[in-house]
Amino acid sequence: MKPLDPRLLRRARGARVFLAASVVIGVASGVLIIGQAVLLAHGIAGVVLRGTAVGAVAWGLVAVVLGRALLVWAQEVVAQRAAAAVKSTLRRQVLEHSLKLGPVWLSGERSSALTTLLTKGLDDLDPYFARYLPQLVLASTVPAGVIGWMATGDLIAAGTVVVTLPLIPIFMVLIGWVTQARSRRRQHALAVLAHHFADVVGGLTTLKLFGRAKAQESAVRRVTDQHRAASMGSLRVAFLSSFALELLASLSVALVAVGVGLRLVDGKLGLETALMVLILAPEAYLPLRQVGMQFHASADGVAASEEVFRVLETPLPVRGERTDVPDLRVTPLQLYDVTVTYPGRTEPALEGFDLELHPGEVVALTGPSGAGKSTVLSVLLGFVTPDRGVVVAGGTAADEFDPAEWRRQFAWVPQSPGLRLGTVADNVRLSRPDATDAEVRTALTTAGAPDLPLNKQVGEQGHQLSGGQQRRVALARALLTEAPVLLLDEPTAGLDPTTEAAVIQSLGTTGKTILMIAHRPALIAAADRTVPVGTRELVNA
Ligand SMILES: Nc1ncnc2c1ncn2[C@@H]1O[C@H](COP(=O)(O)OP(=O)(O)OP(=O)(O)O)[C@@H](O)[C@H]1O
Repeated sequence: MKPLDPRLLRRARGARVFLAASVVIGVASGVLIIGQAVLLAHGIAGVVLRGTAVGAVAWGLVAVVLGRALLVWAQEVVAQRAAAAVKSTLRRQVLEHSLKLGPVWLSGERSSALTTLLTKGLDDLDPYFARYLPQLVLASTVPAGVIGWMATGDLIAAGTVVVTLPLIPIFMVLIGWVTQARSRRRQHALAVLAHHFADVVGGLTTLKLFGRAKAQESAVRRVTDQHRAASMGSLRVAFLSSFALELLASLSVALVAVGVGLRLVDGKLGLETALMVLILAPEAYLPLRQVGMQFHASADGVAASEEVFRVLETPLPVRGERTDVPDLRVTPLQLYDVTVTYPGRTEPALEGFDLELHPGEVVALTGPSGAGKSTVLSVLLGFVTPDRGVVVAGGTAADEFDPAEWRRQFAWVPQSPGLRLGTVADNVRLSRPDATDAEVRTALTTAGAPDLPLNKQVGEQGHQLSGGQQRRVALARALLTEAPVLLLDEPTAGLDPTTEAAVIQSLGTTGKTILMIAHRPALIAAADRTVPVGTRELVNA
């Protein structure tokens, strides 16, 4: 783990401003620390040796203490603002990058891990900014100033500090290696815990139905135990290293003090200088010791930021920039020899797939489960880049077009309808916010839901609607767009035969090109033609 990740400075302006402000505050703190030591030594020596009054020195000390308090306050304000700004910048960047990486990249386990990372995970950056970084700046400014000033009074003491001081960073690096591995393990345990909880809560109804809800207790306990063990491991290292650093610093200060004491007794050192050196010596070690301690508090935040950079550094698929996408109302669409193998898989999900889709045609993709039908739709939408083969429209490969412009030609109804909190009308209007109530109603009627009230609440994930109603709202949403091509994943699943017949009949009258995944006989019968999908083995089977 690097003390300061340069990527953080590169990616977040807030971090750069914060670092500059911290350096100014750090230098000012160093000056005040030296000033405080000099005033104290002067005051005490004056009283002991000359019996002078401490009035002026006392006022000076009050000013120095006030100054230091002011700097601590300023540092805290700057740190909190920087943490908030950096977190918000990183969250925005990760969200934008994830959107560009597309839904296929985001699917499954990754979405809950990303949710944890962007919420609790990044909040762990607070101690990094509020405690660790300011200490790191102090550690690189204060000791140098303090040693320099000590050297003007007592070269031997300054030399002792110079020799013993590097032991602290060396020790910290050794601890850092252990901490880094443990923090990663903790972040991983947290992500597993989040994923597991999301799964259990999401599938609670199913688990209850099959009498397996109780059995989840032990699974949740096991995952929680892993998280607890990882957290306790991190804490153990943190406590042990604080103890070791504390001991190292105390022994070093004692070494300086013994030397100063002996030289004072021998008369080689004046009382004022000796006092100044003794007061300053702990201040040379303090910032480094504190860095060691704060390092642990911030390790989780750093691990989270590394995870953020891993996402941000995931290369985006090469995107075209052409905006002159041919109008698919009149231009055929072709897929040639399309082959897709998902990352981490050895078998292709789709192999050597060919398809020609003519304007106004209704084509049904058929094939067994897992044959690659949804993958065909993902390739068409540009969510998946084929390893081989190409999608062509009007003689141009689809990947030459700007993805947003390209997707304007398509309306998509995926397997899970993806409804949001709000009313039925809000959900339908998602595809065209300026649509009137009459247009929303027409779309719902075409989708086979003429009686569904527009102001009916939908609930999160469409929970307040039946499965069939959810599908029809999603279909209406797709129909509301002006896109000439409809990509439908089992559009009539969950509908009764009468409604299904009505939906099929309405779809036929839209005049749009329709490519639909179809298992149900009524849907297959309604298509102009069917295209089987499957790897060669599946098709031949
Ligand atoms: N994001 C992904 N990462 C890895 N493998 C995937 C991913 N999406 C799909 N697959 C795999 O690719 C294969 C084809 O999946 P696809 O969803 O295209 O099939 P399908 O024909 O639509 O299936 P179904 O009819 O059950 O929906 C399957 O073996 C699936 O496990």
